[in-house]
Amino acid sequence: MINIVLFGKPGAGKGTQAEFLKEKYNLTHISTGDIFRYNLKNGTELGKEAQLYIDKGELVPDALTIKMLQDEVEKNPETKGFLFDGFPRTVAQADALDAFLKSKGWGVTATVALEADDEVLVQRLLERGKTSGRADDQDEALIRNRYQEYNEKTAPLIEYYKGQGKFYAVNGIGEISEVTERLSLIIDKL
Ligand SMILES: Nc1ncnc2c1ncn2[C@@H]1O[C@H](COP(=O)(O)OP(=O)(O)O)[C@@H](O)[C@H]1O
Repeated sequence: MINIVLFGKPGAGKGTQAEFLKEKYNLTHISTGDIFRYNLKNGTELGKEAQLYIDKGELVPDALTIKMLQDEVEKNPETKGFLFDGFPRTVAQADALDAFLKSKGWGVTATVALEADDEVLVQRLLERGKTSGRADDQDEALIRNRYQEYNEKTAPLIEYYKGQGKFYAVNGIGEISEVTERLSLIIDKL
């Protein structure tokens, strides 16, 4: 069992890299952002609740997000491992993930961060917003609020995982394949 947390600011390329890594390492990819968007599109209760926060560029409350993540893990009992993308995003979520994985005899193997400068990322998100249809990528004020949420609530996880000796980082700027290569060098050694 190998469980990897793919970490990075909004727009850092987590989803893009996850597509390659899940194939390469045969992992089950769980993106909380994708699950929320799926629920939003289908008008589920979870989607309606999450929309209240996503529309403001805020994080969805921990309780809702943690429950959803656990349900998703439970759906894949036979997997060789998970690639968590966009989760955890708060210390409470990280604590919940540790406890939940531990209850199954598993744990987080490593957290791998994609690093990039805020200004580069804001431009990337605005570009993505032109084609993706994602409302949260079309409004610069909303994007800036997501960075503020990241700085306040998610950035503390760097120290959290460093404290556990599980934090690795790569430069997220460059060709997609180059970044995949950088990530692979770390994952191959785990
Ligand atoms: N782990 C999480 N905890 C709380 N909210 C989340 C989480 N993952 C996703 N979300 C919500 O869904 C939105 C979109 O998620 P995602 O596509 O991963 O964002 P981004 O492109 O900003 O990294 C986030 O801005 C947030 O509101």
